[in-house]
Amino acid sequence: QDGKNIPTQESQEQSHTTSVAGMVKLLALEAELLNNFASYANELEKKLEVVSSALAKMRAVNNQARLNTEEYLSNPINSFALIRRMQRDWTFWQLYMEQPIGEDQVDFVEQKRNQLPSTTDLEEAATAVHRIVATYDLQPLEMADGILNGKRYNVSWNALDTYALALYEFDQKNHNYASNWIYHAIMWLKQNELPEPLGLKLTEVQLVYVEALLQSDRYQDALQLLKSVIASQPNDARLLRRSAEIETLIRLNPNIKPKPFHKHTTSYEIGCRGQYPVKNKLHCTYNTTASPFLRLAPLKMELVRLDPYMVLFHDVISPSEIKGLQEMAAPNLKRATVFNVEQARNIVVSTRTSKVAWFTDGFNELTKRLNARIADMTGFEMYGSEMLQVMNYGLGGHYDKHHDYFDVANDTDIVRMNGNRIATVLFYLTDVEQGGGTVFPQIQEIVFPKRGAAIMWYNLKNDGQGDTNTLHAACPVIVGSKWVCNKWIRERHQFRRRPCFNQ
Ligand SMILES: O=C(O)CCC(=O)C(=O)O
Ligand SMILES: [Fe+2]
Repeated sequence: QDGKNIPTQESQEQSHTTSVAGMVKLLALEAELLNNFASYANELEKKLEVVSSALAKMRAVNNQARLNTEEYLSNPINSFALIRRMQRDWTFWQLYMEQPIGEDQVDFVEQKRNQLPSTTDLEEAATAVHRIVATYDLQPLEMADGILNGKRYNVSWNALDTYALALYEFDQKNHNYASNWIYHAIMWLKQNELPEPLGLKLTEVQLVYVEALLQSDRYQDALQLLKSVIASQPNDARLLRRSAEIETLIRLNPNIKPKPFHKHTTSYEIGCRGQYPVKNKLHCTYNTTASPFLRLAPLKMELVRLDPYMVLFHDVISPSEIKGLQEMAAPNLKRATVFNVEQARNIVVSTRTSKVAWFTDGFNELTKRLNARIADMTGFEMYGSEMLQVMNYGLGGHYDKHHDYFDVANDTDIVRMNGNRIATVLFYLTDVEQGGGTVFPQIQEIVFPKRGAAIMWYNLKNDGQGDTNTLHAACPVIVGSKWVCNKWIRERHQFRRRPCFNQ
């Protein structure tokens, strides 16, 4: 369950993957590194220019001399010059050749190293890609070519990208996914070239493929591939031994079939894919009753369902308010955490990948205005509720299935303070091009982000117990920068407004 805003060591980490807004600075850093690389190229060019022009002159003299050596050397002007330059000049050229090039530029890269994504970042990014592929059942080969859920984008991955994904999946023992990514890497390497220091050996990739195939019990495919590698290096004893081992495996398991690859599709996944059965709309209305203000400015309100009570508001936050929230939040985004009951603190978890900034009710005119609006929308008292949260999701950003209410048995301290989370209000600050829905798998409801809309639902039943049907999740974002703003409303101070709620 989610907790209060207690910053922890882990939440301070950069975690590049987990918010699109947070990744913006990586592009700025990349531009700096490229400028530095250009200076490096410039240094190399300067030296190349010195060497090439000297070389041309020296070669001309030598070529001329060798046309008629005797004649050349019989002239003292020539013979002295030859002795002198060979005694002296090559010492200077040697020293010049030894001089390192672009040391400042090398230092610059070294200096920036701690701002570059870490191995943890890369692992998080690979985890996020896996999440997208698995949740939406995408084809790895299509994805590598920039086809996401049937829509073509004009971008693609190279062999280094898909091989990195393959190694991640291999380590996770997802050998089927690993095989798919490796297959792409091999095809790419056969048609394209990588710059020298990034070189990836085709045979290395093929040998990992052999192992991934074996792990999926595709012995014959593995053997066939290994034999083709051996054909290109017939004297490699290691490969010959491996091929003998695989032949033995085949002899010992003659009837083995490739491990079938089927995954049970969950209600969560069906929801995220937008495949719940279509429901009739209950009704749309203008809310003019929750507060006196609404008689003047009614809210466009759509009843999603009655139990648990859930309503969708349209155009409830304006573009300029959205811009205001994003500008306030962007410099303060920190990795979102989840309250851990055993450790009694907030921790970073892979089940919630986004960045968040929190704002007190009175932080500025905008937060005051939005809190007043939430009170109008819901009829609830804001006093004693949690701060506004502005969240931005990153690569494959999601929030796994959870309830917003606290499990009273475990979290008595938290609940005692201001009561449990009676309701949640979630504003959508952006449209999301693909993915990123808010899904309620128990009751088969999905709400896709719509800029300016907000969803509100009650987390508690009339008796104050948590309503398990409010289980929900933020589906992984496929394409888009998903921004939301949410408010968790607490129960304690509602007695005046909702006198009969706790029966
Ligand atoms: O972003 C979403 O769609 C849901 C977020 C959520 O459930 C939460 O922050 O508690
Ligand atoms: Fe939630």
